[in-house]
Amino acid sequence: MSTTTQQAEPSGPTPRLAVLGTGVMGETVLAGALRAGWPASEVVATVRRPERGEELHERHGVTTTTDNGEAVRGAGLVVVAVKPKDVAALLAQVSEHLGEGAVVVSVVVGLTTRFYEDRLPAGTSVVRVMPNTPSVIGAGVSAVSGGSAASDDDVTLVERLLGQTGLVVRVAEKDQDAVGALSGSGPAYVFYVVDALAEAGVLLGLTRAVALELATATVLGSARMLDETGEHPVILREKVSSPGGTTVAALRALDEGGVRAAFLSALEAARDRSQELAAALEERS
Ligand SMILES: NC(=O)C1=CN([C@@H]2O[C@H](COP(=O)(O)OP(=O)(O)OC[C@H]3O[C@@H](n4cnc5c(N)ncnc54)[C@H](O)[C@@H]3O)[C@@H](O)[C@H]2O)C=CC1
Ligand SMILES: O=C(O)[C@@H]1CCC=N1
Repeated sequence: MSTTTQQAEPSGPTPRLAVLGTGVMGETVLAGALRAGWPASEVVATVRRPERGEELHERHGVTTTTDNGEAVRGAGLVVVAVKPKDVAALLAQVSEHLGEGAVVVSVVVGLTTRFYEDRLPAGTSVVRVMPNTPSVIGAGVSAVSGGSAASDDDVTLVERLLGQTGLVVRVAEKDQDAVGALSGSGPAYVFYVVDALAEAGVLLGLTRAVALELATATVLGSARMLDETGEHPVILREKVSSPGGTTVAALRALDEGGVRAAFLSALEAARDRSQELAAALEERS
């Protein structure tokens, strides 16, 4: 996987931004754009329910509408953040309203830039992104790949859009399903592990509150240690494991439980599901 890490760059031109489908990830990208310097007056978000639009307007000061066609008119950046099954119908609604030179950004798992190019005017620039939910606190990671008509400037613009959501990494599009399986879904695995650690603490007699606090602080500290020392996880794991001590006994139990193999199977399952979803939607529309 080829990667280039981008630094956050808050200044620069901010073409009008339309976010189509403003649920969990749409709102995360929208909030990141505002932090990156997009003025709220230059951001429009689309919703299915007007009450959700009012909530977004109150929280972020952006314009909202239920009309996707209206939202993309005059927009230089158009973020698609609906579920995969809703994308084809959405593209049919907006295709004729898309301005020349607009860059379409997909955060949708599985769907290729080709899926968009086949349904939008010839030559439309499409950039595929796989973000994750810690982006909401500026601690996410997003992988970006340009489609066949996306210029380097287009991809750079998308990197600027995401610059305040955390790390932004460029990857080849063929790797996006693997990225989705690792970092896209990854927060769910980490929350699962934290919950399991806390549950185990309760089994050993700790209160739920203390067990959860210890589990969260341990994951946070370990992640920061990996990041700040640059050491390989195996080296750091060995530093915890005293000869004949408690940690090795615990790690043996994890190995006997097949935890490592389960992670390998889990990522394969997520990757396969991503490809299945896309193949089914290609066939249907
Ligand atoms: N939640 C996550 O951790 C991640 C999600 N994604 C991708 O982000 C996309 C959105 O996922 P979530 O935000 O989690 O789902 P969500 O269900 O929270 O948001 C989707 C939103 O789109 C709206 N919507 C659907 N059709 C619409 C239409 N025609 N016009 C306007 N609004 C419409 C829905 O009402 C909903 O609010 C998915 O394609 C997913 O693959 C990608 C990476 C991580
Ligand atoms: O579960 C999903 O389909 C989305 C894509 C990556 C994370 N959440």
